[in-house]
Amino acid sequence: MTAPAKDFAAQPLPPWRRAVLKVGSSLLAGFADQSGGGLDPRYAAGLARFIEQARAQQREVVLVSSGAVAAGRSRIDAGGNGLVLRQALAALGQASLIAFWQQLSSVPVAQVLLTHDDLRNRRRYLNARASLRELLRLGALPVINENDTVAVDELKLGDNDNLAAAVASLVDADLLLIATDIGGLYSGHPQRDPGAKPIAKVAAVTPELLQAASGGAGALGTGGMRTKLEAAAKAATAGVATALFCGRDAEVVAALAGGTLHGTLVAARSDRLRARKQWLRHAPASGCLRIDAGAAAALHQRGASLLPGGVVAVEGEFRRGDVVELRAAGEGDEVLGRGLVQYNSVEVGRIKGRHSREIEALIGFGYGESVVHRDDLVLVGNDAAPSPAQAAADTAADAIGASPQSQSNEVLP
Ligand SMILES: Nc1ncnc2c1ncn2[C@@H]1O[C@H](COP(=O)(O)OP(=O)(O)O)[C@@H](O)[C@H]1O
Ligand SMILES: N[C@@H](CCC(=O)OP(=O)(O)O)C(=O)O
Repeated sequence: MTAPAKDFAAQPLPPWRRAVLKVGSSLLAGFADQSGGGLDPRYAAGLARFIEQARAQQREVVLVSSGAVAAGRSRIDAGGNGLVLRQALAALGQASLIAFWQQLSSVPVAQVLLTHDDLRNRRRYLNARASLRELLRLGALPVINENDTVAVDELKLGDNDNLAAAVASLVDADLLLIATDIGGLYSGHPQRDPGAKPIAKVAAVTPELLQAASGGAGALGTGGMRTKLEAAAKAATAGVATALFCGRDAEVVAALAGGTLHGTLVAARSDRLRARKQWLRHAPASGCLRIDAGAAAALHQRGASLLPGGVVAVEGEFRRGDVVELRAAGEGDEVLGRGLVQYNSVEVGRIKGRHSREIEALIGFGYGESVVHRDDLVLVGNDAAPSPAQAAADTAADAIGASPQSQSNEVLP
């Protein structure tokens, strides 16, 4: 039994430009009137339409989809629910899950299988981030699931909700959307507690709320509302708001594209940019890049990434993913900015002053055209006020609800 989504009054979705949409098994399979099992598009089609509408609004969506185990069950008739069996079923069903989303999508879908471990390991984290960014740039729809055959803990916990929160951070999303089979968060288990009340707004995820959401999952889902709230708490810390809504209600899904949420909104604890900016501002730097005046102007005025052509000299030893300072070429010690570097110090030494298209020929591989991507960059100005060009870009970004960083580089006071 699904509690009515109409319990939740309309509220505005926070402005967003890039979102992670998590779709649970409860929306894809196991319906009472379903014959033959397998994945059923009755609700997924509406969610796929939402993704298309978002794309038409110049927004980007990364999909985190459960459903591999459910799809596997329809291929081999195996009873039971043991962990190893579910891992095998996930392997049997994953290809069908991707084919299912491909049938509903007008753009190419890309399978990305991750574990929490991949996101904890710094090299794999950076590689996953670069691949996902590239997929979005290419206009593809990344469809992420846990790599269940190796992710024992994750499968045990049914943790695609938490994976979605981690992915939201990974891809610098502005919003986490969690579609499930219930209208949103209730003060008690909606099917067991007749007095359970809808909770439309959550300013902070408290132990009391987690307790209220601990009543267990539906028939197919594994995490229940608790893992959704845990995910929302993680996203909030990273500066990302979470919307929980009923993906079974066509009107609720249709309203989302117009910026209206009927469901639960968990607020971000701080602005995403501020959280990131503060971190970059204070993280210890491992080295320094001396950049030429053209590069400094491009960073300040156009919000550009730092390309190898603008790097004049490399100081110190650093690894890919370390924080480096950016200083003007020459003797001055003024720090122009700080950012996460895409290549290690030896590699930057080889590609400095050269065109991005030469990177692979020079070092044998490439992690992308930039040495410091603009999403990973904060500028430090003598003058805290943004340049006129930056102010104009920020205003434009505000007008479409985008993060300023996606349009221009952040200047630190
Ligand atoms: N406080 C609560 N508010 C809303 N739903 C709850 C609550 N406590 C438990 N639930 C259960 O969580 C279910 C959604 O989680 P789950 O079955 O894991 O879905 P999914 O497959 O979408 O991840 C709901 O259908 C409901 O039965
Ligand atoms: N990775 C598993 C899903 C695990 C999971 O979190 O499920 P759900 O609670 O339905 O989001 C699968 O694809 O079946």
